[in-house]
Amino acid sequence: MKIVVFGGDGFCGWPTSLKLAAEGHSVVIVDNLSRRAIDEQLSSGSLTNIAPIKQRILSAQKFVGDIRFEFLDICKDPAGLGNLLRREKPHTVVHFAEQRAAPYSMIGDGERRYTVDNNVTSTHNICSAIVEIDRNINIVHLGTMGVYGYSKVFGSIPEGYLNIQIKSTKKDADVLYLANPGSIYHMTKYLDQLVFQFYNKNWGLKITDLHQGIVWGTETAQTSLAPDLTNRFDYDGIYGTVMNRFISQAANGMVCH
Ligand SMILES: O=c1ccn([C@@H]2O[C@H](COP(=O)(O)OP(=O)(O)O[C@H]3O[C@H](CS(=O)(=O)O)[C@@H](O)[C@H](O)[C@H]3O)[C@@H](O)[C@H]2O)c(=O)[nH]1
Repeated sequence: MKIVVFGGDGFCGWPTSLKLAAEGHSVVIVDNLSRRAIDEQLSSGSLTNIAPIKQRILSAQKFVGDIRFEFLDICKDPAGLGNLLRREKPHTVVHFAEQRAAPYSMIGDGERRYTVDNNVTSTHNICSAIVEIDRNINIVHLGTMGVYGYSKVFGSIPEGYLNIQIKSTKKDADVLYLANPGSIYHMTKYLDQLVFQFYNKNWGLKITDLHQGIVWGTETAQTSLAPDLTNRFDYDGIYGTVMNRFISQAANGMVCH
């Protein structure tokens, strides 16, 4: 089937796109390459050598399957997004196209506004376009466990909704598990889920919103097929996840106190 992967040049998007193509799907990666630009802004590139996007795609077509690339900013260009969905007619879109570093989102005013504007508008633009174009397009989105914070007061996190009883009315209700985000980035994922809930309630959009634990690792069966397919590996203090930083420190014989 035809699958559009927004943010398909990123750490999760690239191996996901390759895996989907290896399984025989027709994949269109849509990315504004903002992550590569942030590498330059922070002078903190990937530890692995990641090939320029054109080279990546050529190599993916040669070794893996049907993958194309489209440069598009889904936040700033909703008309372009609409044209893309009309033209490609995807069965499913996978949405990774967000600023995803909690530390980056907390640097200062500019980074806070960029993270909120970019993440919430991008998510909303996708939903709004799908309402107009084809409500059968499935949306799959990756969030983060970080929206929930670390409080144990509300018990374990259920799949789907939390069933509660309202004290004043004694009536039962299904609500989203209570959010307690610890950063601006995590807050945007909470806002995303409200957008999704609304679009599902109002227009019946089919949305799978995953709040998973941190994804880590270096290779998949597809990224190791050729050097140009190598995935990024962030190990800096802003984009490097804790696990990646520990792996890098251990590999360098550094002791953590
Ligand atoms: O408006 C935007 C913002 C970003 N991007 C692109 O989206 C990709 C994001 O990739 P990344 O490497 O910065 O992020 P990644 O680690 O893949 O994060 C993804 O996977 C995370 C799961 S986890 O790793 O945190 O568990 C989710 O939470 C994030 O929201 C989701 O973007 C990049 O290519 C970037 O250029 C766009 O195309 N448009």
